[in-house]
Amino acid sequence: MGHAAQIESGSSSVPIPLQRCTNLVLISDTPKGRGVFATQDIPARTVIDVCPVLILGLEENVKHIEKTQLYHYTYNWPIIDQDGKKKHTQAIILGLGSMFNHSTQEQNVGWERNLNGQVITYRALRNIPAGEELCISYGARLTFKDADAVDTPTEEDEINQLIQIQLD
Ligand SMILES: C[S@@+](CC[C@H](N)C(=O)[O-])C[C@H]1O[C@@H](n2cnc3c(N)ncnc32)[C@H](O)[C@@H]1O
Repeated sequence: MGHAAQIESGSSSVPIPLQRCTNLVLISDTPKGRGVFATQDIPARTVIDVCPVLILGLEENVKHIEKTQLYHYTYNWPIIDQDGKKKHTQAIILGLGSMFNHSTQEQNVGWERNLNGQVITYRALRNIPAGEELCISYGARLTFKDADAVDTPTEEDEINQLIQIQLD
C-alpha cells in the first residue's frame, strides 16, 4: 500500500454519495469480451455508477502496470506532483467503470472525473433502451481492433485490386 503516496492528487473529506443504476447485467461472450447491458429502459442523465478510482504512481505505471493486462483498464488521471507541476498518470477504475466497452458511433454513457473525491461518475447520455449495451468512448487511439469497425477498403487495397484485375 501507499504506492501513490509521492503524488499529491487531492482528496476530499466530504462524503461522496454512491449510486448505481439497477437493471443492468454483465454479459460475458460479446465480440468485445464482457460488457454491461441494460435490462430495462434507462432515461437520459441517469447515474449509471459512481466508481472509486485507484490512482497509480507515475513510476509504478510505467515500470509495472503498462506491462500487464491492467494497462487496458486504466484511464488518464491528472495530478499535481511534489514540485507543483501538472502531470498525467493513470488510474484503475473500480466498480462497473472498468467493464464499459468502447463504441465510436453508438456511445450512450458519458463520464466525469471528480479529482478531489477520486471517483468517476458515469451517466446515460441519452435514453437507453432495454437490451442495449452501455458503451463509452475511449477516444481516437484504440489499442485493439474495434469490433464495431466496418472494414472499408483503403485506397491501397483498391489499387492492388485493380492491378490484379489487369494482370488476370
Ligand atoms: C476496460 S476493458 C472493458 C471490459 C472488457 N470487455 C472485459 O471483458 O474485461 C477494455 C477492453 O475491452 C475490449 N473492448 C472494449 N471495447 C471494444 C471494442 N469496441 N471492440 C473490441 N474490443 C473492445 C478490449 O479488449 C479492451 O482492451
